[in-house]
Amino acid sequence: MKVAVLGAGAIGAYVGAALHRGGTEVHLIARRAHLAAMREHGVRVLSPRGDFTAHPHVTDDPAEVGEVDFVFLGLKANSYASCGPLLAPLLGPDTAVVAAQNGIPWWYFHGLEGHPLEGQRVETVDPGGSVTAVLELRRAIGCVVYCSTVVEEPGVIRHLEGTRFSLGEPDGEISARCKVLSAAMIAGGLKAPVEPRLRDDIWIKLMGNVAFNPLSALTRATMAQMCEHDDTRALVATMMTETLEIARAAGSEPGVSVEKRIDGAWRVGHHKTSMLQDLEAGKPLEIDAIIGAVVELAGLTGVPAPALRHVHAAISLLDHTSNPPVPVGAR
Ligand SMILES: NC(=O)C1=CN([C@@H]2O[C@H](COP(=O)(O)OP(=O)(O)OC[C@H]3O[C@@H](n4cnc5c(N)ncnc54)[C@H](OP(=O)(O)O)[C@@H]3O)[C@@H](O)[C@H]2O)C=CC1
Ligand SMILES: CC(C)(CO)C(=O)C(=O)O
Repeated sequence: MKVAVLGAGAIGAYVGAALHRGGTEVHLIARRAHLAAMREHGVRVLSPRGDFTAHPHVTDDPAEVGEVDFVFLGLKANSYASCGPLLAPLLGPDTAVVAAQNGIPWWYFHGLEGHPLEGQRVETVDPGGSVTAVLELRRAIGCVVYCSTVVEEPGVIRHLEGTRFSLGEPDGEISARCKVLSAAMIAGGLKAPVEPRLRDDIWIKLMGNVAFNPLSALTRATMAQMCEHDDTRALVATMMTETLEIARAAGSEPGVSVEKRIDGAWRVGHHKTSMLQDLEAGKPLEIDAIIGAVVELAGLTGVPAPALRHVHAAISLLDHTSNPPVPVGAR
């Protein structure tokens, strides 16, 4: 089995290193200093479960890799629409694409036979079908990442917690391709259950991201600080309650209460969310999949969701003011 990790950053390099350790042929596609460091020294993983170094093939040129069985997409969701040229050399007729993203995926209403919104495009994450054009729906395997990693320095991945990567087909089939990928991930020391109702997992993870990620960027607070500040905790609870309502209206049943979800987030401690880290690094924020699409689904399902709408407005403006469009001629 041959796997390419496109965008071998914090999550991608961690998964790639684990798969390689488990015996899978892995090719990491990366860039800049991180590419150079991994080429020279391999991927160094620092983890409470034990440090290790893996030496998969590392490149910035997918043509060197050729067709693979699985592409693990470790790019940020806001660069999916533009990854076509990097992806094309990796795709054979049956190559599957597994995206590590948080939030609502571009395939969300695909494979939902009998659902009133089956086939509906989520415009926020697939504007004008630009993502589906690159990431064909038939190739998509869903993945919910219950794991936290950061690139501590080029070539070095700090694994903070969690090893679960829940997998699932959009139509819920426990497919042969999911079972093969799951076995390879398990061989690499990860947990990789194949779920018949992956959308329930998407919402459980998203209840945390939809609230904590934008609020952390707006307030510059850690997870623990947001949980310990009474009014912010109450806002988090309201946003999570609205998200649960939208999930249920869209046909999912996330099996977790708001209080339990907040307590879980509190235990993460003084950790900066990925959105706050991106803001501090001057990178675009992953707003569309994490909150924009949830607001769109609120509209599609008729849920008012005022708190989500207000926070979405504020975080969109913050993204705009901190990452203004580059004027033509200044590139
Ligand atoms: N990290 C985490 O703990 C978790 C992350 N996720 C999700 O996983 C996804 C990835 O996040 P994360 O790993 O943290 O992000 P990273 O920014 O660490 O990883 C993305 C990587 O893709 C690289 N990249 C971007 N464009 C190209 C290109 N053209 N060619 C080669 N490499 C490229 C980036 O390089 P560069 O840095 O130079 O831009 C970076 O190394 C996100 O959707 C996130 O929501 C989900 C759960 C947990
Ligand atoms: C820390 C956490 C769990 C916040 O919801 C996260 O997933 C992120 O930073 O993106």
